[in-house]
Amino acid sequence: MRKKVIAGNWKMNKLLNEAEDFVTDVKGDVPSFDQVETVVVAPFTHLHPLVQKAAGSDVKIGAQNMYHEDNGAFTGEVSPEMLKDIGVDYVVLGHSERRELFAETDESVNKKVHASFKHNLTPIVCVGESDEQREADQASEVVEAQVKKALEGLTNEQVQDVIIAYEPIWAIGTGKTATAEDANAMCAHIRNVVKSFANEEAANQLRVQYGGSVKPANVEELLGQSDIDGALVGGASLKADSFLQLVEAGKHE
Ligand SMILES: O=C(CO)COP(=O)(O)O
Repeated sequence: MRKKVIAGNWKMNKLLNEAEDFVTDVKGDVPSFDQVETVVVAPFTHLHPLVQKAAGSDVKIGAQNMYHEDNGAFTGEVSPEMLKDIGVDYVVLGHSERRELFAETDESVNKKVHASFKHNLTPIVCVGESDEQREADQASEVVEAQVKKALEGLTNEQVQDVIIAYEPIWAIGTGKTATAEDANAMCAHIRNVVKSFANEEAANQLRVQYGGSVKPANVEELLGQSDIDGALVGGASLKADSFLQLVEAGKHE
């Protein structure tokens, strides 16, 4: 059975003291890492203090982006080596907000995925179709192309450690969630796409999260589906009690 990954993507929210208080509040109550992987995905300025706050607990810390080079003349960028150096374990790549607002492409996501493995960071690769693409019946092919390009050139050993987050753009921050059946069908499709270029074992181990208006009221139904291995959560991850309910739902014995 694949272990669930519940990741709270705070986006550009919380000041440092609020972020630290959050980790202090939740860290004693999150289930053990063997039961569910709990990740707080925070703004760059908060990462180092949060790694220190979370030390010795089952909370892991993730970044929301990075550049693919190790170092150099790239003003304003943060490297995978810098993230690893301060104790970050996960990195979200290709979030739709970055694709839409900051010109992130499938090619840049692919470079970042390779860079994440070079520095032993677990990539959470976001894919998902827009409302127009879904209306035009293009959702499956859009997601297929994003997955193939993002994972291009990875070994089977790397593929099995990838986390893909299926986040339909129309469900992000809108209160509209994909039905559990539709979300599961797309997550299963993603696994089949992975099987077209990686071996069966790698494709079966890779985790596929769902994201888009996940909250305590719908998380159990979503996580109960055969191919949904976790959730990438925005709004409902900002409050400690709601976040704890989400991670609790991801637990397996
Ligand atoms: O974009 C998301 C997580 O990365 C989803 O955000 P919401 O949970 O606020 O819809």
